[in-house]
Amino acid sequence: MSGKREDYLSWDEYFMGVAKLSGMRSKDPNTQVGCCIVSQDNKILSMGYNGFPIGCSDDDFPWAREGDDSLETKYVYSTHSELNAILNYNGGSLAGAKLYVSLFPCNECAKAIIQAGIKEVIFECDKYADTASVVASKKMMDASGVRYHRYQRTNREIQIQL
Ligand SMILES: O=c1ccn([C@H]2C[C@H](O)[C@@H](COP(=O)(O)O)O2)c(=O)[nH]1
Ligand SMILES: [Zn+2]
Repeated sequence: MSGKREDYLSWDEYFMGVAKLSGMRSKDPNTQVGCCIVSQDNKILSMGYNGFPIGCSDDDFPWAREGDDSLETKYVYSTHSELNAILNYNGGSLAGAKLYVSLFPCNECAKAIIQAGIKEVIFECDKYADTASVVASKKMMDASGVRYHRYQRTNREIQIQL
């Protein structure tokens, strides 16, 4: 055996894999979202997943999607994976970074992405593409010069024993 391994993960597989692994920490019963922010020279800067803010118990706050009162739903409490990843970074500037995420960012995350100076978004799923939130998100990213494209699945399966 003299040459290098050939079946190593590509950069995109690696970073989307890390984003999805991070999403597995989410307690959301319906949609788990994971995010991984990467520098231009392919160094992981931060990660995040969707969940409630510190001090807001996963067991006490609601995970429901619907309720008579919006206060009974998760939407008013959950912090999105992208915002968590941006807030988790304490190394200075994210200007020029790339963001891998398992779900297309909503309009609120798009605002944070743009303001943080992130320049590229690589997403996997776009299941809310028809919502005003995602349409607005794309409008803002287009206007601000944030590029976005879908992750090209390789269908590689990885197994990790934990
Ligand atoms: O940009 C986004 C958009 C949504 N999320 C999170 C917020 C929620 O926890 C789920 C969506 O739940 P549904 O039951 O599919 O409505 O996704 C996010 O992290 N980032
Ligand atoms: Zn969001």
